[in-house]
Amino acid sequence: MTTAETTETNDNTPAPLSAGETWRALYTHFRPHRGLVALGAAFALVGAVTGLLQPLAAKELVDRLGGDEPITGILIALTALVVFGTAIEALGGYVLGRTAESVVLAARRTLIGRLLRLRLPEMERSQPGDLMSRITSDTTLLRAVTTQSVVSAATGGLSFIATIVLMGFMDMVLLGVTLGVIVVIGAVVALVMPKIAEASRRSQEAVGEISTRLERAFGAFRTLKASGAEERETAVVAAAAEEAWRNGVRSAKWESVAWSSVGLAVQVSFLAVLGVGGARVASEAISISTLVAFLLFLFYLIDPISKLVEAATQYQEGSAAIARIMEAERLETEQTEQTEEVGETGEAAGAAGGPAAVTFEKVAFSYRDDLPPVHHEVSFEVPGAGMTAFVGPSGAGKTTVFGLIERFYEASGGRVLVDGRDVRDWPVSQLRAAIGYVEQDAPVLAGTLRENLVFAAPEATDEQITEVLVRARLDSLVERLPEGLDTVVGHRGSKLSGGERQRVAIARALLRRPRLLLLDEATSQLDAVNEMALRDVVAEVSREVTVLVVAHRLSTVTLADRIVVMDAGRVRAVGTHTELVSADPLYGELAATQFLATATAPEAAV
Ligand SMILES: Nc1ncnc2c1ncn2[C@@H]1O[C@H](COP(=O)(O)OP(=O)(O)OP(=O)(O)O)[C@@H](O)[C@H]1O
Repeated sequence: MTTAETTETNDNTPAPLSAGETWRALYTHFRPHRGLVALGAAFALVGAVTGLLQPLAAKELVDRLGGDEPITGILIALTALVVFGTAIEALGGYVLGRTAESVVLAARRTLIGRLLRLRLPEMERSQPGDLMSRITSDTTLLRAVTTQSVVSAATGGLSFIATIVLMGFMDMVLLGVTLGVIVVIGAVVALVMPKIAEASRRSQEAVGEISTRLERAFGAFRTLKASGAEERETAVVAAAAEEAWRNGVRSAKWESVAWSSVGLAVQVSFLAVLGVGGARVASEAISISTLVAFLLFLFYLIDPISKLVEAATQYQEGSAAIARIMEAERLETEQTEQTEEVGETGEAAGAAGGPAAVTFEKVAFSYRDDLPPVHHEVSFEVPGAGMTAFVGPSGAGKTTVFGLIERFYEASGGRVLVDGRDVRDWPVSQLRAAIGYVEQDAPVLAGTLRENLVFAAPEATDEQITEVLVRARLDSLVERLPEGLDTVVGHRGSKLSGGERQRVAIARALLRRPRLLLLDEATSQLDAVNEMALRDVVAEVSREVTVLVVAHRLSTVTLADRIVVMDAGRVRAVGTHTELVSADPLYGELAATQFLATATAPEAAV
């Protein structure tokens, strides 16, 4: 089978979300945690109010000092305000930090759940590395935007208004001076914000590209080395890393402009208030204590302004990440279908025993609308137990038959029936539970041998595992390994030989106790002794189970009860080896080129 895995260009570049969509997406992630965010906000607000009370206490202290009144009470009150304010802010920070982690966890859970249930064509259109970076890196940016920035905006906004009101009570003229400076600098900050969003989006895309490239390189590590491609690939990944760096620096530059504007606003307004206020004290328009209190309020205004700028910055960074997360969440999955089905039937998949019947009725199929059809009116019938082999030239559409039975893809015409029932009417989980599938390249997953064996049958007992090890001729391998079944097999089973990987894949499929066994070139890498042994095992299994085999080596299919000869997406002929050798020229040719005697026992051909 040919897969379009890593060579396609990434067509997942997210379209920019509108402001409304960003808000809605933000709210979706925020909503389940709104109670805790509100609690964190309440703590922050109390902390801010405590902060606001401090200048009033300070004013009182200065007034009492001037009037020679006792100051012990007011000193205690001021100290209590400082201690309480610090404690409550720390508590608020903890509640928010914890909630932020929960937001990230929830987003990751949802994404992981969805991405592992993607429909196969959707996965083939995507870049696995980029999808991974959406789970790992983009969700991290969600942390700040759904909690800290919401709270910062709320508390900062409220504190800002409250401080301004209190400053207005102190002196309207000084307030006018302060607001004049803030408005000018605020306009500068507003101009800078979209630049932060753009830099952040590009940075996240570059991070996705790093993951994509690394996944490609690690997935074909031997080929990478054998092709001497280390330096070229390093340069490509490094270029993506530099792109992330460039945009990170760009973002830092604009953030720094925003923050220095805030600093400037505070300093300029401080000086302006000091100048204008000094003159007003001199002209006795306001008292010295009013000026001190006003300056303290100005000092406290730094905090809400900083919070508002921080919220805006985090929002800009988060909006890029939200777009990428949402796009991954929108990819088509099989999830809903499976959930409904399990509830609907409530029966363990594959529980109803007996070999499955498989029928193709004039099946038409194309992998993509813009590609030519791979199947044209493919029809055949497999009534039940026994072995059916699919043979034909490379690209004839044999593996595609298995993909349609597993319902990885949907036929565009005709019907695929299992047990006389259209696969579209089967609950997908039940359909697949009835099938044991050994893929063409016999994938073995990172982990231990045992984990690989029970991957499709987590409930398998030790006795069942032992039995299947013997059948798959893996028992001597396991005995040789120092850690037996608990031996780690490496990334994609790289510590095993090709033949061992195939036997592990066969054992995994057998352990599932399927009603229908699909073997795609499952013994192509085995030595003659092991191949013959496993052929006997498959023949034995086929007495109780429907076995479909794709094979190029006709020696493995001459035993088959029926052989389906495929060519260019069509079924040319169906029959036994003996029938087909004389009846179908293509099959005769295939048999001849594989040195098969035209009517002999299979053993002679190995
Ligand atoms: N996921 C896919 N997306 C697009 N095209 C595909 C995909 N898988 C297979 N094809 C194409 O469909 C055609 C049939 O592929 P298929 O794997 O079914 O052939 P096959 O008979 O099993 O070949 P082989 O014997 O070489 O494994 C080929 O032309 C192949 O390039």
